[in-house]
Amino acid sequence: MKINGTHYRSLWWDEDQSVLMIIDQRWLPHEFRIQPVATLDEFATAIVEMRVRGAPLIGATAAYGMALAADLDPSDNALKAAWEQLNATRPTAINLRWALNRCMETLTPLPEEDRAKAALKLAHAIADEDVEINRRIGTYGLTLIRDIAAKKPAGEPVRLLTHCNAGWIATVDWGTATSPMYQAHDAGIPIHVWVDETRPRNQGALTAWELGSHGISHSYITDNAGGHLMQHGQVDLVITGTDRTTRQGDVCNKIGTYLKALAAHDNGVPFYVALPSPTIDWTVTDGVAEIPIEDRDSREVSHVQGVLDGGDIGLAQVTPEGTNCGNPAFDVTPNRLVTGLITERGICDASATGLAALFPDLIRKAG
Ligand SMILES: CSC[C@@H](O)[C@@H](O)C(=O)COP(=O)(O)O
Repeated sequence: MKINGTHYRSLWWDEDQSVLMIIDQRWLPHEFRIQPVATLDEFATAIVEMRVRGAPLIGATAAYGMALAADLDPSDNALKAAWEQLNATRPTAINLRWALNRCMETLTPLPEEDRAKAALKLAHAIADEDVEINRRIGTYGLTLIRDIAAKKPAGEPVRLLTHCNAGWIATVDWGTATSPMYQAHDAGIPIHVWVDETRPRNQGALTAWELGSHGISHSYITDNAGGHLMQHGQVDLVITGTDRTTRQGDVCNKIGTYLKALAAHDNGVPFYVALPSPTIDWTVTDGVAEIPIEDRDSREVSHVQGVLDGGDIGLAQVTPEGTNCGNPAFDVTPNRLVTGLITERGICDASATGLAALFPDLIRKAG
């Protein structure tokens, strides 16, 4: 999407330097910094430190990491070591393992001398496919927004609520949850987006930055405001992203998503999840019982990052010194609370049969 009129993807390959370039998201929305990722350790660090973040973007980054690994040493042992190092970076978003496994399946049958070229080609393909998947999710999600708009007096905005950042910078482009919003706005449908702050890392600020750059009306709200807004009829539709969705449609996403789904259910507000197929974990059935939840540094809870009065970016401590903090980074919304899944092949029920009807080929492949 565009920043000040220039189109960017959230990562791209620099042909001249033969290196991956990323937008370092630690500094957004306050500073736009681009950086190269040139070693395997830098790839791992970029994912661990959330310089790149969001399930689809983590997957695409890992694919470029495997391309670098294959260039440095294309042997089976070296590729396996790179797989291990990258797979250990973040435990919840399944796109990481999906991309790493796809690289291994493609590269290991090839002669070693062909692997580097094939790995880079595959990384480009994974990045391009992500863009197309998200564009398609947007066209299906747009139909939901259009239907709601059709029942409203002309000019009255469709009010959406989203949690975390499932926007273009969490993917290669378009975003998942935001893609329908961009496409609705571009189609001239008036929308207003309630953007959850999403403590502790405030990914909502990234969403606000994205929507603002695209001219979409939005309000940044505290994480606890959504239920109140729903009770007062001010939310027409919730759309979130997901880091891993099970074969029966349980949705793991940023911590706090479950509470939004409960509030939506209690108030009869449709709760949809934008789901690219690489985010489906066909090996997992019960999300609450089986999905590993990342436990992050307590400093993300005890401190908040922002722009200080002098203009520098800095940290402020919000808790008493020495306070014990807990920081589970994701939660699971059981399928019974999810109205539907917006995928690149259409919208389906959050159920085993719904997903099986859209993705029979992927189920067969997963065994
Ligand atoms: C299209 S991104 C979908 C999810 O990855 C997103 O909602 C999310 O939870 C991101 O978590 P993060 O910890 O910022 O990587």
